[in-house]
Amino acid sequence: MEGRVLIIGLGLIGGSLAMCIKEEHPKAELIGFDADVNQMDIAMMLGVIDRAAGSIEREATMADLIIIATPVQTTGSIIECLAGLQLKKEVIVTDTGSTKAYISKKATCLSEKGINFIGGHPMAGSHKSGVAAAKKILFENAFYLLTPETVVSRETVDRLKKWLSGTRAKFLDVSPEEHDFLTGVVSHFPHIIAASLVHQASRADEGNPLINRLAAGGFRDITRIASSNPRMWRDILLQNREVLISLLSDWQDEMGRVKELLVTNDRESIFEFFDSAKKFRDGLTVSDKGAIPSFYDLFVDVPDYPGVISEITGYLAVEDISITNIRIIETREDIYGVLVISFQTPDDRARAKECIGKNTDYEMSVAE
Ligand SMILES: NC(=O)C1=CN([C@@H]2O[C@H](COP(=O)(O)OP(=O)(O)OC[C@H]3O[C@@H](n4cnc5c(N)ncnc54)[C@H](O)[C@@H]3O)[C@@H](O)[C@H]2O)C=CC1
Ligand SMILES: O=C(O)C(=O)Cc1ccc(O)cc1
Repeated sequence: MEGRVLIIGLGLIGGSLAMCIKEEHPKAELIGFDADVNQMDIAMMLGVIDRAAGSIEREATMADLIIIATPVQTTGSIIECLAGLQLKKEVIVTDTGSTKAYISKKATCLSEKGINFIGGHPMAGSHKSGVAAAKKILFENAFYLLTPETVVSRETVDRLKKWLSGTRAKFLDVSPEEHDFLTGVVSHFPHIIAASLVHQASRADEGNPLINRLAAGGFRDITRIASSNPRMWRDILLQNREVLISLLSDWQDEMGRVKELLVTNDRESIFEFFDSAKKFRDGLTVSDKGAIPSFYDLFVDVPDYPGVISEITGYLAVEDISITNIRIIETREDIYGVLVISFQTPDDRARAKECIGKNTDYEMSVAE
């Protein structure tokens, strides 16, 4: 497609979307605006945008597509600013915010003026921020939730999907309220829990510094998202307050029940607590990059020395086996580490296991 695309907020998500659009629609002109001039400079340096905008007001009136990828609280003010401008009649305005009910209400000022607003939320990302962390493949196979108002025509929604087709994401239409409930459960609430687990460990650490050194493995996995941008998550929580307050009440009840099981030494129910969670977790779809990423992990027990990653990736490269991610979990300090290599398919993982087995005597296992 051809036309002018204005991206407001050139961080992780705005930058990644810019890359996807450029790849799929090379003739489109990508213009970026960010309140932080550094982000615009980096975006230009990395070739993420064609040019930096002097102001929203100047560029928005000439744009065919406007994507707002700022923190959700700011998105509301930008929508208000856009509603005061003489935008093109056929322009589509969309956003990427992690909440939708508040933003959709704000956007009625655009629909009242006949401007097409379609709320959007690519359900993939990372705990990193900023355009330097942007990636073209960030949204591949992820769900991309859209919350079009009924006044927006099917043709317009399809036009937006075409603009965004380079994300290789799976589009799904939901209502803004349904969106906030679903993401409250699978995304926003887990961030609260991850942060509170870290707070608990940090309090324990005050009396026992060994906590810091031992907090590896499972603790690190479950709390990775606690390293996310605090400002972004403050804004998300404040916009999805009601859903999260209700989920917190359910959680408190659940913790009360678990405490009771411990107080009463109820072996059977404690087993059942873990067993039913395992069954539900194991049954979650892994073919979609939704709540659980669709990666097939191979665990390799390796000596923890600097060249080990290149050694293993070298063997895999010779046999042309692609990997999607690689990392070391240091479970036994200084001696051994577990190298976790992720593959896109079970077949790639099986080939990799055979290949590494041929070249080394490292122990390997897979997580089903
Ligand atoms: N980080 C993630 O994994 C995901 C984030 N989102 C949502 O996408 C949006 C953007 O998130 P990220 O890219 O991660 O954040 P980010 O922090 O990487 O980027 C946001 C950018 O917006 C800019 N900004 C702030 N106020 C502005 C203003 N008034 N005008 C212009 N630019 C302004 C900031 O300078 C920053 O560069 C948020 O609404 C977030 O909820 C959605 C999916 C995933
Ligand atoms: O890092 C992670 O796993 C995330 O949780 C990424 C993320 C953050 C915000 C969203 O609205 C959607 C996805």
